[in-house]
Amino acid sequence: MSETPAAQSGQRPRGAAYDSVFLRAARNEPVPHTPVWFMRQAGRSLPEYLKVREGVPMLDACMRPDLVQEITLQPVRRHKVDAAIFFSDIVVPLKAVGIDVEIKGGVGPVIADPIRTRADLQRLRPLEPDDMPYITEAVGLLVAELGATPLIGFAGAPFTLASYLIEGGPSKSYENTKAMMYGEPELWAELVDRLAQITSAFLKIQIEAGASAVQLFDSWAGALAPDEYRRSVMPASAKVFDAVEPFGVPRIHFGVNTGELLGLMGQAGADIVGVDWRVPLDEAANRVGPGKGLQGNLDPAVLYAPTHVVETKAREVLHAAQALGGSHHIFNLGHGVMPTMDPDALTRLVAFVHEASAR
Ligand SMILES: Cc1c2[nH]c(c1CCC(=O)O)Cc1[nH]c(c(CCC(=O)O)c1C)Cc1[nH]c(c(CCC(=O)O)c1C)Cc1[nH]c(c(CCC(=O)O)c1C)C2
Repeated sequence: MSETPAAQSGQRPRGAAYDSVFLRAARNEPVPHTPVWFMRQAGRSLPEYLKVREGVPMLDACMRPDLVQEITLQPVRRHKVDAAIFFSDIVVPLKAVGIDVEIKGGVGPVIADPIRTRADLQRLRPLEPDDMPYITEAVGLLVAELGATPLIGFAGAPFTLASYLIEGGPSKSYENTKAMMYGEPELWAELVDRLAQITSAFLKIQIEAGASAVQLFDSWAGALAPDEYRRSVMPASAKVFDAVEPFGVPRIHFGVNTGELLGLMGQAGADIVGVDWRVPLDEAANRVGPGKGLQGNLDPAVLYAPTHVVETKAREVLHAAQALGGSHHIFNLGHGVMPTMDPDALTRLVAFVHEASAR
């Protein structure tokens, strides 16, 4: 993929969102309050989402800029979050390179022919800049409409994508994935290398179209021991972070159950490390080390408790984040919004975080 002039010079024009609270916090500049957004803030918890998705398969929706624009904006309008996250899915770039993948309701991504052999690897061609005109168009429309609200682009990390490609769908134990990683390390290395290219290209497409931060989801990396992560996964994820580094946008790295991996996930090249609810943020700061921001980490299930409990728990998160000196924290849940969550509880939480962190 050829470098753009912006990437070559290491500079991007400063968009309208440059001085937003979210991007200032991401750069560790002083902010008037802690910014907040939610992973999976768009989606089935919102009645307006269910309405526009009626009769449209998930991956078809991801390829329609008008729907992507509307769905991405819905939680921004409703909750007044400090950032939008692009509505798409981690498997969209796999579909763009020709993998037969579908998102089944109530299940998740399902791959028709899993990738398990060297011959299968040939089906995973590089992602070219022009493969996703619908993404470029949707990001462009969104950034224009969002104005001073930043748009977070995202992609799946090589390990998490590999787990879907090898298992053929969601998994709890990742046995086929680990069998390849342990038993055929050369084939594994080639697979995650190809995925690093695809993921880097997907992120670059979003950044070049105007996304002003990116999040790499290695949602399932917590299934790995630290040594295995360091040896078999971190090099491919580091390639992705290196590939987008010249654009100068904040890079967030997130996974679930990654308490033992937080230091390595930072070292892979992230500016901000996402933390689930299992490790308090002050302890996470020790594990990640100085110079990086943290994102998180309210247990999503807390949102099912009464408002005063949500507020007490949110205050605990804000308090633990003070170990970072105040600015370098982005409030989020420890994982995604659940489909059965009360959207009003999320709206109240945004207002509460803004108020309780005002300085
Ligand atoms: C960031 C993002 C993702 N998916 C979607 C978004 C859009 C942002 C948003 O909704 O706010 C839409 C997005 N993607 C999907 C949905 C639900 C489908 C629908 O509404 O019909 C939505 C709204 C489908 C999907 N796609 C995936 C799953 C998980 C399956 C499993 O448990 O293994 C599911 C259920 C794969 C996937 N997709 C994603 C991840 C990483 C985030 C995470 O850890 O939650 C993962 C693991 C990322």
